[in-house]
Amino acid sequence: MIRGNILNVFTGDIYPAEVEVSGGLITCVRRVEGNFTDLILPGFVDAHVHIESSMLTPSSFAAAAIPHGTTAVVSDPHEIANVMGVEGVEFMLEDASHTPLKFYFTAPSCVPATPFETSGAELSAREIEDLLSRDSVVALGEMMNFPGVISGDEKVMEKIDAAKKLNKPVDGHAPLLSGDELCAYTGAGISTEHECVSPAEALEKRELGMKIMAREGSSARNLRDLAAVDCDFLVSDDIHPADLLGGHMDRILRRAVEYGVDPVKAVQMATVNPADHYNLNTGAIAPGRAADMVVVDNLRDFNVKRVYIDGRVVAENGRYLGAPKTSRRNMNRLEIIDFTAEDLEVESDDDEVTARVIDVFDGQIVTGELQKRLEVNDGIVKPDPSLDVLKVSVIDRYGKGNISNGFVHGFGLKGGAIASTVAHDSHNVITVGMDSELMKRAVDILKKTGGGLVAVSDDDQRILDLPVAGLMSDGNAGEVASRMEDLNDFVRELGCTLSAPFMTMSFLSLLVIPELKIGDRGLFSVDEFRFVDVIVG
Ligand SMILES: Nc1ncnc2[nH]cnc12
Ligand SMILES: [Mn+2]
Repeated sequence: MIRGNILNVFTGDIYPAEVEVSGGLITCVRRVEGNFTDLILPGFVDAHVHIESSMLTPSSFAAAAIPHGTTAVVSDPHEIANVMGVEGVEFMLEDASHTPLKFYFTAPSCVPATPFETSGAELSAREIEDLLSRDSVVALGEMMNFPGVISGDEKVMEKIDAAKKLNKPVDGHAPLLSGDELCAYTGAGISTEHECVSPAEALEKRELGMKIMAREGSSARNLRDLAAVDCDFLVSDDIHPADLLGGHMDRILRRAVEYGVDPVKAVQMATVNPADHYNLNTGAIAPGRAADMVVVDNLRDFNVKRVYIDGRVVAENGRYLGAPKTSRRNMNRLEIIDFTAEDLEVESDDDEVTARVIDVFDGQIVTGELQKRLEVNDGIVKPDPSLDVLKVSVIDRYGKGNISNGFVHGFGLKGGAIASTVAHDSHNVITVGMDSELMKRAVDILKKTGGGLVAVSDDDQRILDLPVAGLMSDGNAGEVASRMEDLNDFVRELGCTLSAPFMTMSFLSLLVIPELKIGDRGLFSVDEFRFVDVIVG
């Protein structure tokens, strides 16, 4: 029997009650007389998160998230699916089973995200249908191929139909899509959106019946801009280990209230709304629902005092009571061809060129397009530190030998180079720097170690190993966070001005997020959905 002031997410009322629990389920909730201080909320649900983006395995992610009141997540494992295929998804399901946190997965719908990139695997409609038929798979994952939906592409519609047949919702991903095209997209049965960056975009999508996920993660922070819109869920999408250690759904709730969202509404967005949308037996303190609950001090600070999952205490005053266990699997796919520093250069016979430059914005995963005049020395187009225009290259990691080169603005690096095998969503190797020799050295380190994040200067280096598919560490959140901090400090000494440089760099190759991106096969205009030349004149 658990007693306290409960928040009823159906009526919005708060009143003293006792909650009777048996066999992990709530069996009865009774109003009682009592003068309680504790406020009991339903367990928090992160309705859209890519666990791999935390660089932690599911069980290590859970150990860090549960003390913050997170009792369930809906996770799209398309990151590891792009590298390892169904074997990767099976690893996530298996590792997640070693923890009380309730992992509900979605079947990755776009592996690869587009036909314009090289991934390590391709998920067929049949494999997707097989995944969708499992109880722990609650929806079809974000349908990023929005041009394919709008054009009625047969393979795309086959995947959506498979979800409809199993009566499971389809998650969306259609940044900036609007008007008749948005009608075609929502009309195909796609019901959620986490990519909104403005109130107008969220409002238009709500008007067409989409459920809006207000996103507050490590790379994209849209909650402040969307707080005035009546959104439906609160999500992280991608969260780095240091941020996760400092807070998860508790921090997103704190910020939602700080930005003006009604506290009860905010709690509904992190509990009953996603639970009912994905048909999860949690999300409310009511008979028949799982006894997943969080005890907090108030609806402003959301300091988590105790967490219950299936009626068992799993965290107390910020400490996880379980034993974090990771199923260590040497699982990877990293076949980088031998290449030279010259292979990372953009060539021209002119003395000066106008180049298309990717423009990055701190705290966003959308990018812009700039056009900059760059000098040519000995036939090589040179980056320009005075304009903060650096080089960027993507090298495929699946043995195809593709290398594409371009320019990027906004990293601030004055020297050195950074490289990573985390580069959404195909996770080819991406590197940014002023000098192709240093960029090559950074990539060669990853080639040797099996993948991760690395930063090099003329005479020093820092690395974070990610042995699980080049995406995840087998360490815990504290270990990964401190290596990440060390790496970020080193990159800041090289002049970088971004708050999460590796997260920002990892989105430069996501060819389904506007505006200008770069994959292993070239520079890509998302608006025109086609490759474009680096040199425009
Ligand atoms: N927001 C996002 N959309 C598509 N793929 C992603 N991978 C990580 N975050 C993503
Ligand atoms: Mn997305």
